[in-house]
Amino acid sequence: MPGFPSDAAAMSQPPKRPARPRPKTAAAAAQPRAPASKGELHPRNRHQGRYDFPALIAGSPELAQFVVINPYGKESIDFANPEAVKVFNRALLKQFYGIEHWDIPPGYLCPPIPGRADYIHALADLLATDCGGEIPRGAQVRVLDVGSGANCIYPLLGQREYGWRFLGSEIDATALAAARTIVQANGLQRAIELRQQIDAKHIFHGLLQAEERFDLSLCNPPFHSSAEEATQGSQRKWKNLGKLDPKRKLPLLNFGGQSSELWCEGGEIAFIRRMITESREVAQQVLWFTSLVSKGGNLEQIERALHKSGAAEVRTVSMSQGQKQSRFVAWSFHSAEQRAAWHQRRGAAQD
Ligand SMILES: C[S@@+](CC[C@H](N)C(=O)[O-])C[C@H]1O[C@@H](n2cnc3c(N)ncnc32)[C@H](O)[C@@H]1O
Repeated sequence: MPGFPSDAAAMSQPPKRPARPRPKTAAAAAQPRAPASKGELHPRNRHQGRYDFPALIAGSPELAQFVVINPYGKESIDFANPEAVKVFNRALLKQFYGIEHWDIPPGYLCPPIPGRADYIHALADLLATDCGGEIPRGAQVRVLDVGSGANCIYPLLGQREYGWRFLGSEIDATALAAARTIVQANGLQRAIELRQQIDAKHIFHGLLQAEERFDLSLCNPPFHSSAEEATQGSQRKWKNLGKLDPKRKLPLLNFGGQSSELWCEGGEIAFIRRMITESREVAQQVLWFTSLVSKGGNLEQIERALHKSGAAEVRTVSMSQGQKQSRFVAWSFHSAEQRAAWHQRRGAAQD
């Protein structure tokens, strides 16, 4: 949803370069110091450094009304304002990815683009490990996005960065309709297909046709275990954000229409465990299964489940976007030789 706090918190930090020494002027001394960045974006991520607001506004004039000067004296937007975050995302997608039309219904998850792009680039690296270091590109590479949301962000970024063809699954009919509108408005119907998962208890089961093959599956799972936990977690994050500016008003939170985006019974552990179990059913149809794990503390249990699953290979990949540390797990039921052969077959079919 727009300005979802954890996403917004991440969004307010990642584009910053590591803190540079400040000139010792009186004005500089009066300004709070920007927090030092803990990590860097992926080297191919287009969002290195600070956002260039004049350039963004030149491409998307509607952004101008939302630009504010933050407590560090820099141009920014109010990440507590859902409309501002939405318009900002629209401007980024237009400037960096040539996405001309992008909108989400009120209350739906508004993704921090740099962090989402990092997962896509790290996935490209994962595929490259089976292809002698070369990233497989083009529409022959097929990717499944589990829970593509109303924003359709991963298919948009993956298609624009690497030309991959996507199938996005979704249980929420409103989200699905919004994502379809984005795809159609940008003329991406051949590159991005969206399909409803009718049974919310299932992930792959009942979704795929027997003849379909995917090089990758990716997922940003609903991570809370109840609507209350989602609300509390969000309020805590907003309060932390609020520390930057005590006068900032916190947004009203309403999980009514889109709660499935943020929580599911058992939280992300249950969701990912179900994904692992069901992945065995479609083990021969998907080369690499992957999922983000939002809570580092959940990793041990998830890795244990993966090692029991019979997967031929299990990996955990760390990513960091500014202050935010994230990670994904990846597993494959194919050996390294089988994966290399899979890519060779696809390459031969392409020639
Ligand atoms: C955290 S949101 C991620 C949305 C988007 N991919 C993003 O990263 O911004 C999780 C999404 O998964 C969807 N979802 C939940 N259970 C699902 C299931 N069993 N199959 C497919 N999608 C599901 C939710 O409706 C929601 O849109």
